Amino acid sequence: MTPGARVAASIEIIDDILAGQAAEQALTRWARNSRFAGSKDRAAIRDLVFAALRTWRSDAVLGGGEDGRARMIGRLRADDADIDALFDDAGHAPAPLTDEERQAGATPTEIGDRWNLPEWLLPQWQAALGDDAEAIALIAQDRAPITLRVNTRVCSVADVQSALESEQVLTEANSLSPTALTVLSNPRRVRQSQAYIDGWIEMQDAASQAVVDAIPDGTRALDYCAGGGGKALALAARGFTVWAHDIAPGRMADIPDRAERAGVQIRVVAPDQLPAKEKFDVVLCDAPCSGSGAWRRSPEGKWALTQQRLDELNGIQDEILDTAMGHVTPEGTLVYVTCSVLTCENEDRIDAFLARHAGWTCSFRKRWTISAEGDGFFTAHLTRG
Ligand SMILES: C[S@@+](CC[C@H](N)C(=O)[O-])C[C@H]1O[C@@H](n2cnc3c(N)ncnc32)[C@H](O)[C@@H]1O
Repeated sequence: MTPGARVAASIEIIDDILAGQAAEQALTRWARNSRFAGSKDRAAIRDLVFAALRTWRSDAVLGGGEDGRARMIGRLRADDADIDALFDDAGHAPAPLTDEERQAGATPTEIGDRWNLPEWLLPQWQAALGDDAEAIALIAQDRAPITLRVNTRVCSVADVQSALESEQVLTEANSLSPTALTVLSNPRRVRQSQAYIDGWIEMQDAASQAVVDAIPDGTRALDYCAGGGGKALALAARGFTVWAHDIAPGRMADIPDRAERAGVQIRVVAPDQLPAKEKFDVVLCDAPCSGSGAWRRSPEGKWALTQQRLDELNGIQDEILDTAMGHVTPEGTLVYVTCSVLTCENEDRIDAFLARHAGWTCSFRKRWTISAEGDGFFTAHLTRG
């Protein structure tokens, strides 16, 4: 496909999203109906659509309209691209810009447009991030870094770097975690690499790794909200005997294969298989959240979030902590984690927990801000006494 045809495809997909389809669904539907598109075309179109979702508000202002075509014009203007070369009607490229389109569009000036955040969320974003609010909102419009976790049980960081380099995947150390490597070239080759096949690496955000690094040593760990098992695997790599649990057991379906590849054992338990009396040195609650620290990866999330949903999430976060605390040994640690930067999901939840449960204290809390190296995360360690 020509670059112009890729832009035309992105316009069609954005219009489907505006009509109510989820981005993944719209991309899959387009790919099914467009067998002529190769993997590079699909990847380029996906990148364009996700970039448009990250800068949804500013692109509409720059492009002078709300539909897919105007947004893509806005996106390309933001990138200083040669729009006339792409909108030239050749092959499957979009039709040339009309005089009206050339005159439409303006530089975004409203805060919400420049920061690409929903208007209702701005006060909370500013309250949580203070003087850094603008800088972090702007970083959150970039692509997220692609980061690996080295399975240091089976190899060293240097082993991984040279193995990947021999397959043209260059990496560099990531300062957020000693096990983290940022991928600098050919990220799409990582999953086919021998290092990946042999269980030397996993894809995992660097701040997500740092959250696990911060957990005190222990023997037995329960990952209470295990999902796909990213943190359960990192705990197992640290030497913990890990139990993985999730309210939706189907989400844990890949854990056995991932664990086998990494050479670790993880016991996967559905909610009705977790005995109430079972105790652990560490109970990790990687709670469902707005995902505001990871909106670069799932930009649709920021436009779907509402105050009502945030309130619901706060209730779920409290409930999870209150239930999971029963599984912590007397000297153990209840670890709370979100990939959010919002105070109502982080510090406020910990303060509310401490107010509800006399005898518990917070021994550690830390927020990782959204950066070029990793996503935004928060963690707090709760202990008795
Ligand atoms: C942020 S995701 C976990 C991501 C995972 N820990 C990782 O690192 O890959 C949150 C998970 O919490 C689960 N969850 C939601 N409510 C829950 C509850 N009440 N009890 C346990 N798990 C819950 C969801 O099904 C979801 O898989």
